[in-house]
Amino acid sequence: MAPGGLRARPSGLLAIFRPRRTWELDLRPVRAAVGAGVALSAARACLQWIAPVPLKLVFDSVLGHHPLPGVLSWMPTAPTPRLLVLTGAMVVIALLLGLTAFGATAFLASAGQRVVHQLRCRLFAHLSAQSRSFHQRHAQGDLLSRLGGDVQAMQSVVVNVVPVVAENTLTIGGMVAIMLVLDWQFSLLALGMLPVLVLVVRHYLAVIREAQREARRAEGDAITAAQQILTALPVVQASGTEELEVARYGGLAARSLAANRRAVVLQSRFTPLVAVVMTCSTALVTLVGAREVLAGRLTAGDLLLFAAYFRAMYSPARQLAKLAGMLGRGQASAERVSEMLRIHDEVPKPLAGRRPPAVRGRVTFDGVTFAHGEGAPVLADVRLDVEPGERRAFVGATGAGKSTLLRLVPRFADVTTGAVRLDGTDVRQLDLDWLRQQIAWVPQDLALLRSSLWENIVYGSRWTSRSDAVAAARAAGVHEVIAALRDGYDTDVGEAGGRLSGGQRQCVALARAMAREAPILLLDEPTAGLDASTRSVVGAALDRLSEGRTTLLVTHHLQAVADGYRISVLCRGRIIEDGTHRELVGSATAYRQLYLADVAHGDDEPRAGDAGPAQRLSVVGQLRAGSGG
Ligand SMILES: Nc1ncnc2c1ncn2[C@@H]1O[C@H](COP(=O)(O)OP(=O)(O)OP(=O)(O)O)[C@@H](O)[C@H]1O
Repeated sequence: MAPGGLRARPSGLLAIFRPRRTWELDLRPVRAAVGAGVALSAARACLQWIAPVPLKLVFDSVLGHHPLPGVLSWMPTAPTPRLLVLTGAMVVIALLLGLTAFGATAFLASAGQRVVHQLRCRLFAHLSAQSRSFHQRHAQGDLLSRLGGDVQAMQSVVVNVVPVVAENTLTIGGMVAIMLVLDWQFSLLALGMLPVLVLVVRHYLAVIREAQREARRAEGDAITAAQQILTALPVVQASGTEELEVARYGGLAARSLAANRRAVVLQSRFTPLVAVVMTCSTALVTLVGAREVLAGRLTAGDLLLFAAYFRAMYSPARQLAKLAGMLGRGQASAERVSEMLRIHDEVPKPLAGRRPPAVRGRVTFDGVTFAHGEGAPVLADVRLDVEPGERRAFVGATGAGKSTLLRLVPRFADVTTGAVRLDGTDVRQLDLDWLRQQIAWVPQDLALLRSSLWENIVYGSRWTSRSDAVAAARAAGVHEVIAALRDGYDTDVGEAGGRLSGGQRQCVALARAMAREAPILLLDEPTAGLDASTRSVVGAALDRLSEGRTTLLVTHHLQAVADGYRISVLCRGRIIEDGTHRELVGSATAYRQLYLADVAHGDDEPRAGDAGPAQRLSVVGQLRAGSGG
């Protein structure tokens, strides 16, 4: 997945100083908490600056004989009371340091959690808004791993690393300034190793991030494979390829393990390296500083102050070294989340989409051509008017473009050229939510939500109660099928409705379509794969459901639409024949062939002289009569 079009990202430490741009974090809702956290961090920085001063004064003006600075002339002159004041100050400063540390961390960490939580919700909303073609291109497992593991990794950084950085930036800045004022030459020497440290930190953060990037990619691939294997488990088990799939998953998981181990090895090299650089610096400061004290150019207290500042300055580097793995993983994850957020493959919503007060239900395909991306057209110049309340069936060979044509009506995809119109208005000018409210969609195999059966029936409708669901099922004529289930309407349908049979799922889909009370009905092979008796129940339900509604039905079962439907025959994306069964079966070549093939291979036993349209009509009629619809 190439991060095409992503703008260049700042690398290393810079990346966490520019969280809004790089990490897609919106800090506006947490301005107050961030402000409080930064203010407390600033207070803590000031306290850090003065924390070593009492000890310096003890050395210089209690143990030694240097006079106190003018601002401290109020202090007792006797050594013991002065010592008490100075040690008391040490304790008070330590307490205040603790309090400000607690406050700053609490504010910044909770702001971080909230911001990342919002990012997670935004990412989910973004993914939900993407078109079907986006979801066909991206593996679900990979998307889930971005939504779960990657956002979690970002949260760890924002909660653990950002407060450390925020707190120490001010501390270091102030300390460098104070050191330079006290003795700039010595300060430059003491800080001489700082660039080396920055280079080491940058280098290691970059390589650790690269290793983490690979680890996150491998984890995404492993989750994708697991999800695909579990989804297709019946096929895998039936094919006896479990071991093969387990090995495939193991290989991907091992790739993730190897990348993670590489990151850990890098991390474990990095921490001691930082310690070595720091020890060298400390040795240098002690060496030069002690010589300065001996030469009388610095007091012992000054050296102590320098040493304390020096230690305080290097502590963020030490902490970051410890957090480098987390930071690298967070950065790699932020890139993956950002990559998703920058893809915009949503069905475009008009700014002020129209919401007509009433719908008649005329659906017009006005010179519709459609191609998937840059591919060859799947539909070519389709022209068709479906009158309000009309029943229209689309038939044709596999891959002719029937389902695609249906999908253009609720704008699951948009036409390449031409227009789909509802009551004369281009569907792209209508409010998208309003448009979809006008349509009940019954796909071939509806994936149900994991909840009770009745909740699935009222899902997406204006009805909310169990009794509403029962009423809808009764109206659709599928109540008996549902009531016959052991738990009836309270049946837990299982993952994607997997605990129901195909026919039962289809009955739920039809009851749901009934509950939606939409004027337009789109049915994509609603009777495919059903046995003759279930098909008759579903067929009867379809008759009730399509009563008074504009109905567009895709089917391979031509006998079921011979009565009551106008029929369009699609071939390679074009409507080649159009009319009623009676009109077509006598004259139209393609339809006649399809019809005869259906009769010959259908579930219904072919009868002598079956090719006659009148006879077939009566067979369909008998079928329906038998269903009691
Ligand atoms: N996401 C996609 N990307 C590229 N091509 C696609 C995509 N989805 C479908 N197609 C192609 O579009 C063509 C029309 O598919 P469609 O599902 O509309 O056919 P159909 O007539 O409904 O077939 P069937 O009767 O088998 O369901 C097919 O050739 C199919 O391979």
